[in-house]
Amino acid sequence: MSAADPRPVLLSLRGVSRVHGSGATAVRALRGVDLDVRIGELVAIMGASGSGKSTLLNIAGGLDTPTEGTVNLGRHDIASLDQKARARLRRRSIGYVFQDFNLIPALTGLENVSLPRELDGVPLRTARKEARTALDEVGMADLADRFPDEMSGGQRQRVAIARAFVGPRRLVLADEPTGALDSATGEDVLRLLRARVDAGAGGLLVTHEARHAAWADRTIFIRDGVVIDSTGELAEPESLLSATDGH
Ligand SMILES: Nc1ncnc2c1ncn2[C@@H]1O[C@H](COP(=O)(O)OP(=O)(O)OP(=O)(O)O)[C@@H](O)[C@H]1O
Repeated sequence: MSAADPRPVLLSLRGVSRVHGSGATAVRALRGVDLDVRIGELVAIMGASGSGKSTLLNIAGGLDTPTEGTVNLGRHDIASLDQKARARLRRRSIGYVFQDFNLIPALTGLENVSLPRELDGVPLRTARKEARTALDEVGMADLADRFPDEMSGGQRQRVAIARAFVGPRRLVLADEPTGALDSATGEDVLRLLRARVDAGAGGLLVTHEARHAAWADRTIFIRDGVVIDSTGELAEPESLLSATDGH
């Protein structure tokens, strides 16, 4: 992404490092990561198992905090917020889509999507209205009253995407969101993700598949906790997906 890109920066990581554990067993999962995600931008993250992708996503989403460095979401410095304020910011601004959907089985599709807004104190009627709009956007309005176990995998993932985008959320973090889906359904999910980002959000997509990364504006490769921005051409991207040299 060139410095001249006029789109506002939504998420900004500067000098982010994360050490898991301490002493002899300490693992440096991230080392000095700088990353910007702009409004309207979907950035794919690729790298071998254990390279630090999930740690990066968790830190970007305020689920984990860096050992060093800063994480800004809009005008908020996420790491400097106390736990309560961080949880509120997460609920209001950040949507997650996981490989295993993480829907609550005892709630209908509509209730699953509405819940985060209700937890945020939005009146029930408004929350349900927002949930219907979000379900409609992913083509799930007709199945809103079904429970997750009455839906196919692809339908469940659509509900999970609606939940990730309900209300005013601006950042979506997707960790292998197509992992449990067949390839056509997986492409549908990525198309929805792309459409929502284009409509004014920012996104990070962890994926192992280059054809999924092709939905993103750019792909960053991570190896042993170090990000290699691939804005320039990478000669051998495949080599970056093979084994890391461990820790
Ligand atoms: N809570 C933790 N405690 C100790 N080490 C951890 C913890 N979480 C992650 N690690 C280590 O940090 C490194 C990065 O892990 P991370 O889960 O971020 O990698 P990843 O690229 O997402 O891997 P995968 O593709 O297998 O999910 C690994 O060496 C991992 O073992």
